[in-house]
Amino acid sequence: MNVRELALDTLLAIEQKGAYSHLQLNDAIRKGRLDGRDAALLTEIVYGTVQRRDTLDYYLAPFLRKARRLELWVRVLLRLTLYQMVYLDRVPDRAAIFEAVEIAKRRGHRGIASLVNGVLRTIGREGLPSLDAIIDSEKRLAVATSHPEWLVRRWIKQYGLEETARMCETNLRPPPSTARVNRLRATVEEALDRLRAEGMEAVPGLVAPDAVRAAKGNLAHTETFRSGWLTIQDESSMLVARALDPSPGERVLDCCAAPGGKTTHIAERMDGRGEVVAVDVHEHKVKLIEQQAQRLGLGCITALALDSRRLGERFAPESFDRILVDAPCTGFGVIRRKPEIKYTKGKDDVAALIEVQQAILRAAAPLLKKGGTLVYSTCTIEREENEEAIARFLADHPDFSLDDRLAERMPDAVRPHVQAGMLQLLPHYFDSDGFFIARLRKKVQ
Ligand SMILES: C[S@@+](CC[C@H](N)C(=O)[O-])C[C@H]1O[C@@H](n2cnc3c(N)ncnc32)[C@H](O)[C@@H]1O
Repeated sequence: MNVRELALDTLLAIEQKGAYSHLQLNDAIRKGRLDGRDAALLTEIVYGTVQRRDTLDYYLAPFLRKARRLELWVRVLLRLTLYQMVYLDRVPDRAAIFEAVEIAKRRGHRGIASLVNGVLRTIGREGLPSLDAIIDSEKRLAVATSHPEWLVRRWIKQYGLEETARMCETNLRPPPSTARVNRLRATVEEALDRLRAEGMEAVPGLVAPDAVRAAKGNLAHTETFRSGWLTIQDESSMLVARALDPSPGERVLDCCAAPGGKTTHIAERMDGRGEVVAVDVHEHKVKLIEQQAQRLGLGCITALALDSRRLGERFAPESFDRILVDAPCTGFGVIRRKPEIKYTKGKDDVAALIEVQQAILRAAAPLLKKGGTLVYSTCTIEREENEEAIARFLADHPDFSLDDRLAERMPDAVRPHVQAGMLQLLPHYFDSDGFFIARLRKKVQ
């Protein structure tokens, strides 16, 4: 099957079955047995088309006025072809249109092929409609950066127009390829030397001291990764274990642990000594934690499947020195990695998730020793799931307070963003995931 046809099927699965783009893409690359170049083109077309979906629909709309009920596959074919015409310089327009027409002939009939041909050639001739025709500036930003209008308006209320615009634009760019160095095995310098010896162009991270960044290529495909020197992780995410700051010999609970990125980081920072109990509600995901622990040679991790809203049934009160709640969330800080979530997650998801987040925090709180540290983190930028979640928890738990020592644990560049024991990173600050971290302390008395 050719790359465009695979792209069409992948995009249809994302749209119709609500599949995650990265999982669907991995599947397509495996099934299509694509080589590096084709896999890269498929990835670019699929991610790009999902990322720019609403902008592409805006561009297509004037040319589709006369088309009666358009089947979804035809619309998706038009989107992915227009994506190549507008955003991929290396693909000549006529080649992209030719491929689209051939697919339309195979999947549909001559009428559809001629519609596809007509629409795309007319756009090629007449050019794209101007976004300036949208008078309302908030709506224009939503269409120009392909984010739902409700979300853009909501972010503007939270962060203002300028920050929102920068964030939306950053969300359109591919995320950097980063990994955390396993400090039990190597230093950052040693890992960089080994990566370079393997032919990877890698440099130190921008913010997290344990991070490496690859200019090109996939760090997970290196021998350095396979031999347990690296864990694929975003730089914002690497700040969480630093905020928790565990010591060797302690007992630590990670309440929402799969696939184990932060669990293994915590264990590394404990020099592999003590115990990290890693809990996740999904049995199949618990296996991923075990695999990571094994790959990294970390024997101090105990992984188990459990709904963390019921932690009290399993663990004794005050039995942990430190607790991490890396809560399930809307994930609006990682739109670059999972672009489809900007269309699929809605206000109802926020409302449902904040109840789960509070229930997990409520269940975890009694298990922490007096004087112990609890870190709450999310990969979202929604205040309701972040600052407001902490305010709500603190109102119900007077034995906890925000711990302003968070700032001391953060790298210099991040410190100005810490306020009263809380940190909100937006994706454009350091070209890393949007992330929230709060550090709380359980009072001794
Ligand atoms: C943000 S992800 C965790 C990422 C992980 N900490 C890491 O760094 O690799 C949230 C996790 O919470 C889990 N989860 C959702 N609801 C849960 C619950 N009620 N109890 C325990 N885990 C839950 C999900 O399965 C998901 O793996």
